[in-house]
Amino acid sequence: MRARMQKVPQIVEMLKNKHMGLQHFKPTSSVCVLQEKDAAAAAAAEPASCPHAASRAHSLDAMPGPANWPLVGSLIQLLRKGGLTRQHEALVDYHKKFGKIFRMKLGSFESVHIGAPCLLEALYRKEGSYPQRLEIKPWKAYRDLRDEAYGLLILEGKDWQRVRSAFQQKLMKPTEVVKLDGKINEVLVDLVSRIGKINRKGKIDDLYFELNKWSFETICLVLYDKRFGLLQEKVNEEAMNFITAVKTMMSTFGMMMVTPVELHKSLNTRTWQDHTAAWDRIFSTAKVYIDKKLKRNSTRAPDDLIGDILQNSCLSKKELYAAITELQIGGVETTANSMLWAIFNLSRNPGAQKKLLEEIREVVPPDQDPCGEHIKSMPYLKACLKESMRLSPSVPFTSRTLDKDIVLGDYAIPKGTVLMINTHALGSNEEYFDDGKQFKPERWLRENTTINPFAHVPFGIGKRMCIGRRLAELQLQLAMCWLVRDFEIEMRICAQVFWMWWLKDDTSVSMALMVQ
Ligand code: HEM
Repeated sequence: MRARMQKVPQIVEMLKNKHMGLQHFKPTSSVCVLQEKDAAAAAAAEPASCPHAASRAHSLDAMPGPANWPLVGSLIQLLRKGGLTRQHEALVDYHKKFGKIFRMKLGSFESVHIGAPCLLEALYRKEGSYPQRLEIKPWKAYRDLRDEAYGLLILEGKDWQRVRSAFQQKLMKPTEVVKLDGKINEVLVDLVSRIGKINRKGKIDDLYFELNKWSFETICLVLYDKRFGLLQEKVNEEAMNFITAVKTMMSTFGMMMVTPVELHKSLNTRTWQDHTAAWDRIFSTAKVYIDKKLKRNSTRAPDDLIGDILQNSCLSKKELYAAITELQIGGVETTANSMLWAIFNLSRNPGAQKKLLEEIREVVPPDQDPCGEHIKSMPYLKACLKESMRLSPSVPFTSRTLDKDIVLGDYAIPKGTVLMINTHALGSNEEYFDDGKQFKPERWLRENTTINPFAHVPFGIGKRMCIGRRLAELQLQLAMCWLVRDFEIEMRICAQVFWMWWLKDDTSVSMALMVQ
């Protein structure tokens, strides 16, 4: 990224953390109209016409998939393909090899993978009132230990629906979320100034870390009305402890997803100790600010969406603590990672960046900050974000645990099966996106587009789709406006970029940018 006045070369360490799998990862159906508008319209218009739909369904045993060795399943094959961090790429290969649906076992964990819009649409149509994702047992174990409630990411059944309803109406309504543009901009002013300051001879050591601080600061301001000052030169201890606790909690739960959490708990392993200590810190900090907010409720500002929800919901205090804490957890790395990819994709596509800058200059007067109202008249900006999230979704897959037997395509799939919805595989499939490896925002602006809405699901689908979607989109769109207006984002050829290109590896560990 090069600033628009003064050229400063940057080497930016990035893109190493593709956000894996929203295993971090969930109202009365009447309250929930969650399907993305265009997908919902498509679903209403005609029934799923899946080329796989068969008159007689085969059993799960007949489903193709990679080698299933005793005890390890396909784990060794997956490790050979680059391990868990490159899992999204291995899944693309498997879809090419085995088709739109396949099964895979990793150790004792078995799942069915879906990589076709027609199958996703069929699943959406069969969705019950309380869709479930893969259980995050380590989080539940902590809450049970400390007698804390569950939030949206881990709740199930009617309780999930009740909590979801309390947040749904405000958080999923664009006219409500747009009121947050002032808060989002407050933090963006700091981000832009920070990028200017940390240019050491054009070098930003860790842009991803800066973006994580930016998304953390924004979500905390929205949820708690609290500025932590993470983008300041000197970050205070409380803020650092909070952000470190979130990082520790995230880095310790993965191990307990693949090994029994009960074992960790009974042996009091280091992982379990670190995990619980991190949650203790997260909850104690969050509670302080939620309590302050609850006290201030009588004097609420008009953009205090969360204050509104706190006041009007009939959730208990315990439920509010858990729900708000999980909104915070859900909104940091996902947003930072999507922003990093947007910067990367714009850096590789100067033509698109130029067109975007023209749109920004046309819509946002030079003496004004970009705001929610401006975004409404910026179709190219929205298309750029959509295209970036297609090519490089920050959450490459989400999951569903079936609460009943269903037939999907050619197969009868029993209750309890875990389905993986492979967002990355869908978005990179040439069958659904012409010239799919290219960054082409224009594809979203064509009048008679043939893109199947179920081929683009970076925020998931149906009743359990991401509740922070509208907020994340506004945050990312405004950030793109600020950055593209103030900086020229440019890829510089250096050894690392050459290596990436040679390996044909878009998602590699580093890239060179120019920032100004
Ligand atoms: C670009 C940023 C984001 C991406 C790509 C993203 C993606 C996702 C995905 C794929 C899911 C699973 C949906 C499904 O299973 O169908 C999800 C769920 C969720 N997300 Fe996000 N998310 C983002 C930002 C946010 C933000 C900003 C928040 C908080 C305000 C948030 C909070 C949540 C919560 C609480 C859930 C669980 C919802 C439920 O189960 O009812 N996310 N997100």
